[in-house]
Amino acid sequence: MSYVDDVIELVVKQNPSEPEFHQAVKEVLESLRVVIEENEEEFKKNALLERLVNPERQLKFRVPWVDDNGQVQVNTGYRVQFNSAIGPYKGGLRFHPSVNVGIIKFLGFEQIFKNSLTGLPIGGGKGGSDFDPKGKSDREIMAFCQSFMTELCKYIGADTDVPAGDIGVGGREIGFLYGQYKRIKGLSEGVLTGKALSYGGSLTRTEATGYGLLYFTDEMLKNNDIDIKDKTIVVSGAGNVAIYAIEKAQQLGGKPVTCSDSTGWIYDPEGIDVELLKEVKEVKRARLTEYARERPSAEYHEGKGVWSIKCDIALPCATQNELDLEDAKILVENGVLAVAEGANMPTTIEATEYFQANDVLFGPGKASNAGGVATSALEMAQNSQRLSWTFEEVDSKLQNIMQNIFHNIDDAAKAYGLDKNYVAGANIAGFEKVVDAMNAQGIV
Ligand SMILES: NC(=O)C1=CN([C@@H]2O[C@H](COP(=O)(O)OP(=O)(O)OC[C@H]3O[C@@H](n4cnc5c(N)ncnc54)[C@H](O)[C@@H]3O)[C@@H](O)[C@H]2O)C=CC1
Ligand SMILES: O=C(O)CCC(=O)C(=O)O
Repeated sequence: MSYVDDVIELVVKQNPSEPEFHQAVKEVLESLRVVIEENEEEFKKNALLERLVNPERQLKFRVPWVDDNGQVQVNTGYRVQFNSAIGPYKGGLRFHPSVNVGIIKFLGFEQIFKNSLTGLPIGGGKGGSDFDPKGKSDREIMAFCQSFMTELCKYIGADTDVPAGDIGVGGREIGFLYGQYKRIKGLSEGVLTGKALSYGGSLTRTEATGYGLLYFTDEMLKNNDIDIKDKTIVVSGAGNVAIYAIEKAQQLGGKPVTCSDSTGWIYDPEGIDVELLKEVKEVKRARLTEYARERPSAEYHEGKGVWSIKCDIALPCATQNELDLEDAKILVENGVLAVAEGANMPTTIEATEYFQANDVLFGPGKASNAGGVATSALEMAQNSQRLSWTFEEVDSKLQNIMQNIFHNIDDAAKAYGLDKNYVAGANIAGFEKVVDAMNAQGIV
């Protein structure tokens, strides 16, 4: 067995019941074979891969809080500080009932390579809780966030670990978390990103992941002689990433016609009304049925189904493993030209391979959704400078970063004779920088 196979087997053995973490590791290590095999003995002697797949530190803690009925509730909090070779741990917090250590580890592992691809000095980490924000009052959300931060604040800081949002964590939650950090530590510092503008946030951070996804997609399409104008685009999700992906897709002349949440999905053949979607999701925090009620051209369907709509471009922006082999077959049959991931690992390995085998351009999340964390790093830079940059300044840096990511992964793929395999290109380019930094710092 090769070194890569040994390490994949070790990960499965040492981390039982963590299928998403196994999946993320397999996907990365499989495409690194070509790099590892060039210098296998050296990598093995330095236990490079064993160090890469083992988090530097893994925190799990109790989060007690009091609900509106006076009942004490107990949730579990996590922070996985995966790899700091390039810079302070950086990555979001997810509040969702499905959260467990394996999910946080898959997200933290992906984050190492994504953050490396941004070209900015940030290491990889991720955290969260099995707390479900759905249906909770603002006071309950605040009570939970304060308790969560009371423990987490011992392990984070502007130069050590800088969390941000992810599923279930937006501006409201970041505000409560920041307030509690400042209260306990007495520090006004850039310890979190995704802050509001009034206390150190960056313009464009709200839009960054969705906009970045479209900057990347547009660059990938242009390099393959495809114009995004008038293309029909199918989007899943209706949260932060999906909303701003839809907005930028429209600005670039594309036509997004779907969105979805955890209970149902919208098909709007006239094109999604993004202002209405913002009103429903960001202001009212309501279901998509509300969108359909207000918009005569929209159809609402229960369950999952956006991938059944004929399209040129598919952008999965909801959650992991939401697009499987059956969905991929339907999309290919309907003539899809390109798929780019807004969410983290939304496409199963089998579906990804099916797209690649059928010449569908495929942008992997660690490259295509890196605009969010890249703009978080720009927020950190502004906080360190005690300055705020304009929307145009941040947006143009974001655009540059996403175009560079595309070209770096394209070059890395070509260097190994894997032209147009952007999955391999992203893993290789992300890995090479992390390995350089790890090697330079000795055995740590
Ligand atoms: N917010 C950010 O800056 C970044 C987010 N991501 C990823 O993008 C994805 C979406 O995150 P956000 O938009 O920030 O979260 P969000 O909480 O704003 O929205 C998530 C959306 O996905 C839907 N969703 C969640 N679970 C679902 C399920 N099981 N089935 C169907 N729909 C489901 C929700 O209803 C919601 O509309 C996640 O995979 C996240 O890790 C990736 C990079 C950065
Ligand atoms: O902005 C950040 O630090 C977090 C972004 C994130 O969680 C992600 O890229 O998946």
